[in-house]
Amino acid sequence: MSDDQKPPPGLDEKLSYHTSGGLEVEWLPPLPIKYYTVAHIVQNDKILLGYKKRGFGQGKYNGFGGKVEPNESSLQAAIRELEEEAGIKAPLKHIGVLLFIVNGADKTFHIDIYYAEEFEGTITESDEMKPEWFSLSTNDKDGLPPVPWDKMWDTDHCWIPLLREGKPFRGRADFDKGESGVFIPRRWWYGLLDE
Ligand SMILES: COc1nc(N)nc2c1ncn2[C@H]1C[C@H](O)[C@@H](COP(=O)(O)OP(=O)(O)OP(=O)(O)O)O1
Repeated sequence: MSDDQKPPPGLDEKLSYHTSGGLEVEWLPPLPIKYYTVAHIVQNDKILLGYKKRGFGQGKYNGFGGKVEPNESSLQAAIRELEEEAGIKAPLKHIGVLLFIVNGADKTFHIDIYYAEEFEGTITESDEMKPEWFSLSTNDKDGLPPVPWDKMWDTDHCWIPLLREGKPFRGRADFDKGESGVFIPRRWWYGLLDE
């Protein structure tokens, strides 16, 4: 197996190489893990994302999620955050894990990634997120805008398409933080979970 195909430190399951980048730099050293969630509604060719109005990742589009609180499971946190941030309930399925490390930070984000094809309730803007539908297709027939990759976390394009295909994955993305506070991808690796 060539170096680029080898899973990075922290990903211990049996994985088949999917994509990677930034191979010329070393992985960042391990840091204590904090647990987070992010959840998406995916219906055929469309995906519900939220514009983050405040806090970490402000100004980016992302799924709905946040910290796993003490005394709740990751799934409970994902369901709670989806309801708090978008006003809806959904039968979320776990599909991925992303380890996210920022150079100079004090923790590794362990992000459990969930998706659902259905939801209940009325999609509602919250003080944290403005929900919007986007098209995952290059040939959209509903008049939806395309997924705004340039306003999302770098490397999201590596795994968002896997949600539509229902393919479980694991990944790691190390970032540097530029002087202006911009997050710059440093090294990343994504693999498909062997079933
Ligand atoms: C590449 O890195 C990331 N990609 C994606 N797609 N999402 C990421 C990445 N790094 C962090 N996130 C997500 C994980 C969480 O959903 C949020 C961060 O959580 P937040 O700080 O908003 O947590 P809350 O509990 O909602 O915060 P409050 O205390 O403000 O309520 O970003």
